[in-house]
Amino acid sequence: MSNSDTIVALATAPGRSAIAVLRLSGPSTKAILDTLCGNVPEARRASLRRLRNSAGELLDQAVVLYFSSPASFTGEDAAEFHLHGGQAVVSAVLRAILDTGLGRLAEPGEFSRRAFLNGRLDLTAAEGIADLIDAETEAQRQQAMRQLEGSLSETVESWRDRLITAMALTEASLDFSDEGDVPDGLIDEGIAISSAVHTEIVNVLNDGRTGERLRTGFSVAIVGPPNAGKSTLLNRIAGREVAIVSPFAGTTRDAIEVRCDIDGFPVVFVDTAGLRDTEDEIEREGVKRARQRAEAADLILQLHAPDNQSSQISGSETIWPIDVELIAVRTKADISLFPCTVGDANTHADFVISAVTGQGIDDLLLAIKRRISKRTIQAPLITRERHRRALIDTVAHLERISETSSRAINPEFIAEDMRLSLRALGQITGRVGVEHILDKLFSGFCIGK
Ligand SMILES: Nc1nc2c(ncn2[C@@H]2O[C@H](COP(=O)(O)OP(=O)(O)OP(=O)(O)O)[C@@H](O)[C@H]2O)c(=O)[nH]1
Ligand SMILES: [K+]
Ligand SMILES: [Mg+2]
Repeated sequence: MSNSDTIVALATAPGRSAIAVLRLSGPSTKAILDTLCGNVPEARRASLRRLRNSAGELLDQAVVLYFSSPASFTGEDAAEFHLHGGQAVVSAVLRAILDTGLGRLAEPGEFSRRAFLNGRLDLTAAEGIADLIDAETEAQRQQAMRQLEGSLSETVESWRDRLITAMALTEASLDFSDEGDVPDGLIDEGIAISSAVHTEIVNVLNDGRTGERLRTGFSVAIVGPPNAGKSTLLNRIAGREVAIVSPFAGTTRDAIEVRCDIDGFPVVFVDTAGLRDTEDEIEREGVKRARQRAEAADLILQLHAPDNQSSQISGSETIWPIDVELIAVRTKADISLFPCTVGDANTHADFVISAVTGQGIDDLLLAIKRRISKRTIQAPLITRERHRRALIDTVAHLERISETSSRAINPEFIAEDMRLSLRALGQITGRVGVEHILDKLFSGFCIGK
């Protein structure tokens, strides 16, 4: 893969559509335009052209856009063909471009990679574009847009600026020390700056991983004894028959996931096997998985069906780790003989629902949405594990500075840790040492992006 090649790819989804966009970038862009259109359209102006192959056959009438370097997405000479979106049209034009021998098919993410290498985007903006394209819900779109607009990179850059100042002060004090006259104030000021940055980064790291969860979806585990109505509730929320429902206890074995958009928030509901002691080996494995999924969830819906012999809840309560968020739900309100009110001490129910009549379901979903949106009040800055790891590295070096300075160790060590913290921080935007992450990052993009 060479960065001096001219690359081409379909930028729109494959298949039949009104318009399909073929994208082109690289030094041979003008030559390819000239071959297909008969001339090079004026830059940045939509121009209607007849496209022909080298044999002179008419392939399509298309709107063609030419972008002259460096004023393009990639920073290179680039073009877009807005074709009629038939599969045969796209193939014919693509073939004509490749037949010129001047271009090749792009790798996944190669346009964005070139934009990064040419300084048109930093890594966080490139990730923002990828997330924007993957966004399925409104909250995901907003988060991707914030990142594309620079929320993370601006914060990281301001930390970098301050750490550069801190390092300059520390190094200045080292220079002075050669002359035997060390103004203590300089290094102290440097350490004070780095310790303030340290505190700010730790605060940002303490975000409950909300940004990562917003990207992948918050998980809500539906748990409870067999026949509590877990699968029926999942089907009701999904609006289709995802899970098997039956009057036999122990129907569900595997965890079943459904992705939903709950008023703009991405939520993955997980239906699980009914929790009980059992001799059945397969069911026991299901119960084990159910517990694992519940413990890893952001929120647990603990379901229990009414006991029509008494107003007390039936079955033994499952004990979950203290820090797990839980909503207690009493099901089958339509057949309950004993009325149950929300918050009733005998029934421990936060919500009373019927998945058959729909009673209480909207209120339950609203409560789930509120729990999630409460976590996202502070727009999170970290959206990927990659960011988190770089910040943890940065903090590790900054921590050493405060330890070193409290033990009055050689200021050269302090300057070195400041340098290392800057390196770690610079990985987020891609300012330093990122060659090793580029392949991994951009290969996750789709072709044509
Ligand atoms: N009347 C009424 N019946 C319900 C309701 N929810 C579930 N049921 C019935 O209760 C039985 C068990 O429902 P499931 O959804 O399979 O229960 P489950 O908790 O998934 O059961 P397991 O997978 O075996 O643990 C089925 O016969 C359902 O039709 C409800 O709200 N009202
Ligand atoms: K069942
Ligand atoms: Mg079930």
